[in-house]
Amino acid sequence: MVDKRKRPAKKAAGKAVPKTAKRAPNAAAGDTGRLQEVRAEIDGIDRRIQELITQRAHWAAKVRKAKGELKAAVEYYRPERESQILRRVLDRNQGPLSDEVLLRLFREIMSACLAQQEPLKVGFLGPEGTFSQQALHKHFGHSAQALPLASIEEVFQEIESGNADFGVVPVENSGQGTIQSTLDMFLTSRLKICGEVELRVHQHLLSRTGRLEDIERVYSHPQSLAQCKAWLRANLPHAEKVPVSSNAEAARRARVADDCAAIAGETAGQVYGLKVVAGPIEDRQDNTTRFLVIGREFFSPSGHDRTSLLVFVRDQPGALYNVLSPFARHGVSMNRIESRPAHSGRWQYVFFIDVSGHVEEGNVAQAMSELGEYASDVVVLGSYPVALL
Ligand SMILES: O=C(O)C(=O)C[C@]1(C(=O)O)C=C[C@@H](O)C=C1
Repeated sequence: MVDKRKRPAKKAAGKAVPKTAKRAPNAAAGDTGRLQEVRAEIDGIDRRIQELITQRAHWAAKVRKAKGELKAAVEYYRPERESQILRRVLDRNQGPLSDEVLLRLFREIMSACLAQQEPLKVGFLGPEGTFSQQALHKHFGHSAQALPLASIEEVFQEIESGNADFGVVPVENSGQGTIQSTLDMFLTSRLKICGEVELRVHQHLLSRTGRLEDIERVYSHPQSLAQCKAWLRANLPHAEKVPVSSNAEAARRARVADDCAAIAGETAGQVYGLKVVAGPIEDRQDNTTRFLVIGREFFSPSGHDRTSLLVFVRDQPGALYNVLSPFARHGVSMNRIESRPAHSGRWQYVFFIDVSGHVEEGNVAQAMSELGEYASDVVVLGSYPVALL
C-alpha cells in the first residue's frame, strides 16, 4: 500500500512511459516514474472505495435493524428503494464508464449489502446458463442465490410454497412478442409482479467441434429458433431444428455429438464447454427480452412505476372501450394490452393491461375505482419499478 505522504516526488525517476510504449506489465524500467505515481493514486482510491463499501455495509445492516426484528432476507428487500438509488447513480453519471457498467457495479454492492446475513433465493428457468439466469443477476446481483428450475410453472410453484423468495420469468421478446404461457400463469396464481428486467439477447450457434459443416441438428428454445430464423435459413437450411425447454438445455444436448449444435447465449457455451460456431446470429440487432420478477408481496411506489392488471370484461357492446376510458380520462398512459382466453368459459376473454404509474398514486387509483363499473373483475398483478436499462 502506498501512503500519499511518502509518495515519490513527481517524475522522480525521470522519464514517463510514453502511451505507445509496449512493455511487459511488470517491467522494472516501466514501473518507475509516472506509472508508479498513477498506480499510487489508484491504490489510494481503492482504499477509499473499500472503506466506503465497508461503511455502506454497516449502514445497510443498521437499516435492517431499523426495520425491526424481521426474519428472512425477503422481508428486508425493498425494490423501490433500490430502483431510486440506481436511478440517482445514472443521473450522476458523466462517464467515462457507461451507464450499464455503473449500474452493474452499484447493483452488486447493494446485492452484497442485502445478503450479509442470508441471500435472497431466486428461482429461474434453468439449467445453468439461460438468459433467465442472466436477467436474474442483472436484477438481483450475484449475491442472490440463483435456483435453477425445470419450467416456468415450477418457478411459480417454488415461490408459492416458500422455497424461493422471488422468481424471474420471460414475458415478451421485442421481435417475437408475448410468451403466452407466462401470462397465463397469472390466471390461476396469486403471485405478484414485483419488478421487470430487460436484457439484450445475443444468440450464438454453439457446438462441440466449432465447425459449421459438421452440423446436422440444431437444438434451441422455440423463441430462440424464431429469433434466428433468417440466419438459419441462409446458413443451415437443411439442418433439423429441434425445439427444447430452454437454451441451456439445448447446449447440454449439443454436448453429446459432433453433428449437433445449440442456439444459446455465450454463457451457456462456457458452462457446457462448447465452441462458438457463429454469433451473434439473431435476425434483429435490437433483440431484447423482457422478464418479470415475481414474488408474494406488493411493494411501495418508487416514483417510476408500472402497474400490471388483469381485467375481465362483460360480454357486451363497447366493453373494451368502457374499460379503457377511465385511464384516458385520468391521463394514465397505457403501455400494453393483450387479450387471452379467460379459462372461465368458452369465448370469455381477459385483458392483460400495463399502465404507467403505481396503484397507490392518485390518477391510477382514480382510474381503477372507475374501472370497477365496467369490468366484471379486476386483479392488480403488481405495481413495480420500470426497468432501468
Ligand atoms: O434502504 C433499505 O431499505 C435497505 O435495506 C438498504 C438497501 C441498500 O443496500 O441500499 C439494501 C436492501 C434493500 O433492498 C434496499 C436497500
